[in-house]
Amino acid sequence: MIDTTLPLTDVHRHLDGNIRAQTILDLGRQYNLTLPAQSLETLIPHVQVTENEPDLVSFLSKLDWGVKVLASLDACRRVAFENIEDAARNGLHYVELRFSPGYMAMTHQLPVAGVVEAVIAGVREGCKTFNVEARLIGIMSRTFGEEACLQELEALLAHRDQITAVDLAGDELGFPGSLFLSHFNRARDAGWHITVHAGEAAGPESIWQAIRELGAERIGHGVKAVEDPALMDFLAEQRIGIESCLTSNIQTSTVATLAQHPLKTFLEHGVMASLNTDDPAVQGVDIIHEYTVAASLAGLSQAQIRQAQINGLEMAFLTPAEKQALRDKVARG
Ligand SMILES: O=c1[nH]cnc2c1ncn2[C@@H]1O[C@H](CO)[C@@H](O)[C@H]1O
Ligand SMILES: [Zn+2]
Repeated sequence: MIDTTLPLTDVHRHLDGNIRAQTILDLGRQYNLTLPAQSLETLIPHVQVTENEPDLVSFLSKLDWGVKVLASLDACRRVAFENIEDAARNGLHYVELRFSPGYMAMTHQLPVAGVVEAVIAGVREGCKTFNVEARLIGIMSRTFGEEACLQELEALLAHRDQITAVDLAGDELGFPGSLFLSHFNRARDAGWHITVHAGEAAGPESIWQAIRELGAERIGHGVKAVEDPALMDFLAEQRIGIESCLTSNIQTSTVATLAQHPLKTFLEHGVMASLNTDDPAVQGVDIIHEYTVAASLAGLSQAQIRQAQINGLEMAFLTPAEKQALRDKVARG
């Protein structure tokens, strides 16, 4: 259950993994694009995971239609705005939306910095309209290599004050974190927070690498940490936040069943782990499902679910005063 007296957060949510199927249809029509299906019902299997995928890379291909319809900067602004509307509808008080500007720009060769600007504009407008608090995390999509990531970094740096953190996402096995040392040196110099997808497809060494070499303060997924007792102790002692995404981990075949998911073990071990969605529209779930269905199937007690909710705000890339302001706002009702 969600504790309605506490802020509800989602700190691991891909804006470009949360493009509504209806919007894909609308944009396809608006820009005269050929889609794999013409109705919502027949489009769903192309843009949503309907049964678990064999691995991460197969799962990730389900995000492709969402970005293929981004034929203009206005389309980017629209999906950013709708992301905040979706967050508000799900009762989220605070979201950290992450997006890969190069991935969004790729199909229609949009200017990458222009995409960053359009996302910022859509999110800002959404926050005003729907009374949601949001921060933006820039993603470098490792799947497209070091050079493409450098382009994303430059585009994000052009709007550095509106970006809170950077992340590395995509094909973790094919493109290890060691390829991106210089990217993260520059990101840290820019004063950004750092979170990295690690220990999802690769093992605990990938998490150590993200922390020690890339400067990660938080880890996306981090499921494989459970295989390394020294790492578990380190995560707990250093208060490195683990952004858990239960349903996502099942759909990518990272974890076989929710009952085997390590989130419960993380919480028992005092690791600061939280519940998040990942790619809600692609997964066909939202944060309410993660709290009310997935968390109990993963064996979390009511107290652990509440702890995960507290951790979500605790690990947020906000100042202590900003966190307190959110707690006060929600407590006032
Ligand atoms: O669960 C995930 N693991 C790793 N990378 C992901 C996941 N979901 C989305 N992306 C990646 O994030 C970028 C878009 O925001 C894309 O690179 C997409 O492949
Ligand atoms: Zn993710």
